[in-house]
Amino acid sequence: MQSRTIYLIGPMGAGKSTIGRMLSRELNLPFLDTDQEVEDRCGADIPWIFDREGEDGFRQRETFVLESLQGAPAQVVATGGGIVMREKNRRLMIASGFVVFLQASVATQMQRTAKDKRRPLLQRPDREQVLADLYELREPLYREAADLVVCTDRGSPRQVIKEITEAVGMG
Ligand SMILES: Nc1ncnc2c1ncn2[C@@H]1O[C@H](COP(=O)(O)OP(=O)(O)OP(=O)(O)O)[C@@H](O)[C@H]1O
Ligand SMILES: O=C(O)C1=C[C@@H](O)[C@@H](O)[C@H](O)C1
Ligand SMILES: [Mg+2]
Repeated sequence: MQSRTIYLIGPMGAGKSTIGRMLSRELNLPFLDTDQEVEDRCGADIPWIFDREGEDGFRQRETFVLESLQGAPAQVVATGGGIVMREKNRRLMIASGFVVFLQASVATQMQRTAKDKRRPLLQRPDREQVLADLYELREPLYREAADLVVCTDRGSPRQVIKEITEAVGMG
């Protein structure tokens, strides 16, 4: 039985939500997506929260979710792409689980977020530049928090899951 929570971090389109849900089934653990949890608790969607409360308000809500997970039974947690921006969030994840950085190139992120209407930071014509700038800023923070780094550019979600389960000794 996997005894520690597994946190998936990484940029938009890395596959945190997709792989997280599949991994939770594989390990027979509950699944939580912080983006979904923030929306459920607030009763509004992410674009609405960004609009009314700004990115800061959204980040505060992410922190509340992570705080409430401390001490909870092991689960698989998919996070939002910017969760590492707060040092407190990085500390909360490192202290309470095994952190996996799902890596994806900007080209991959572009492909996987192409039709997206729900990610407020990408609703601009210079989407590629935004993704590149965010990645440059955030990559050191993903690495700082990570116990394991898995590249998702090639290979199926299944292969990514295999790498993770092997690393946590469940493969
Ligand atoms: N390893 C993969 N190979 C191919 N497609 C993938 C892979 N992982 C995810 N995808 C696809 O990429 C898209 C985005 O994935 P997903 O929503 O899981 O990303 P995310 O990391 O949760 O992003 P966000 O940070 O915005 O929540 C989905 O359509 C998903 O099917
Ligand atoms: O990269 C980001 O900052 C974000 C990623 C998404 O998962 C959401 O958390 C939100 O759209 C912000
Ligand atoms: Mg997601």
